[in-house]
Amino acid sequence: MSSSAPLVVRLLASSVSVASRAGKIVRDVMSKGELGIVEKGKDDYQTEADRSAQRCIVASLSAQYPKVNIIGEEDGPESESELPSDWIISEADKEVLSLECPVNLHSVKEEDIVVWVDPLDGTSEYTQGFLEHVTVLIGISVNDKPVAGVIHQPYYKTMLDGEKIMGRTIWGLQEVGVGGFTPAPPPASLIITTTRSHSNPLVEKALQVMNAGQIVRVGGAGFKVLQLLEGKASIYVFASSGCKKWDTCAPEAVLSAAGGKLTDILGNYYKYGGAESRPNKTGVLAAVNDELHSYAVKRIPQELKDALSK
Ligand SMILES: Nc1ncnc2c1ncn2[C@@H]1O[C@H](COP(=O)(O)O)[C@@H](O)[C@H]1OP(=O)(O)O
Ligand SMILES: [Mg+2]
Ligand SMILES: [Mg+2]
Ligand SMILES: [Mg+2]
Repeated sequence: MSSSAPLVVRLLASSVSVASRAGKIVRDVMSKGELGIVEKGKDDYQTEADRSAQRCIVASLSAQYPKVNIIGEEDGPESESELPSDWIISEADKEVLSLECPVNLHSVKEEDIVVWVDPLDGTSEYTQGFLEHVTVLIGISVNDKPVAGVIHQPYYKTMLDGEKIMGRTIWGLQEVGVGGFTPAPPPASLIITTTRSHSNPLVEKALQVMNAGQIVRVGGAGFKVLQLLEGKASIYVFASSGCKKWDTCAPEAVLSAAGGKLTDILGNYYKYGGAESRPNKTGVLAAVNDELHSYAVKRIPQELKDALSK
């Protein structure tokens, strides 16, 4: 692909195109019905869709951006088999390519970028048939900070001229905003979104103290941030260490481009450099705006913050 657009914009445009291809792989594995489930740890699974979608994304991006550090969730022994040629995507989304790059990102070089790939976020939900919770996440960080990201929903349905179209891709770019859908205003009352498959007593304690009118339990970090952007919830709380950098990089980039904020439950930003530890040890706290975010940070009791920081 040749384009005169600055690197971050080109990489985002390529990520939009490849996320959509990876989403098709996720659907194809499910339609075939051979999920090839591997248990990586407690409540921690990987399927053929996770493995194949990651190979598609990493091979496509590293072919075009060889010096970018790409870190995927499903790293393991490289598969011997060759990649199908139609898994290597070199297209780049035209709308994204035409975006104005923020001035501070103009001269970013490949060596300055770390891309965090979650080829399938919401694997538990995928294996249990909650397919609309599944997303493909590609987060682009520069100097530790998520500056751009893609959240693709393989199972989002749209009707166009009587025909069903599967999949939708939402992107965010610092200072530019979000695309692929129109964000909705937050709900009138306090609605919290949280995990449906990785709860524990600390997670529940953090929910109790929020004094929310409703709790929406859905899978995946990507889908929960979409709940915020779609006006279905206003705060996302997960007081546990299960999420990793690939779960939050793209969601944080998209949410912050829309005016929201994602941190740990102490209110501190995570860093996304390649040498950072993978687990988000001190949990996740995200909100549609700064005001609701600080409300939530203040509500979390100190002993809960201490318990996660240990
Ligand atoms: N205990 C855990 N072990 C492994 N992954 C976890 C754990 N908790 C959360 N995650 C990851 O964070 C995402 C959001 O968590 P939750 O849905 O529980 O709120 C999960 O979909 C999963 O990502 P993935 O599905 O990509 O492995
Ligand atoms: Mg996983
Ligand atoms: Mg994930
Ligand atoms: Mg995953």
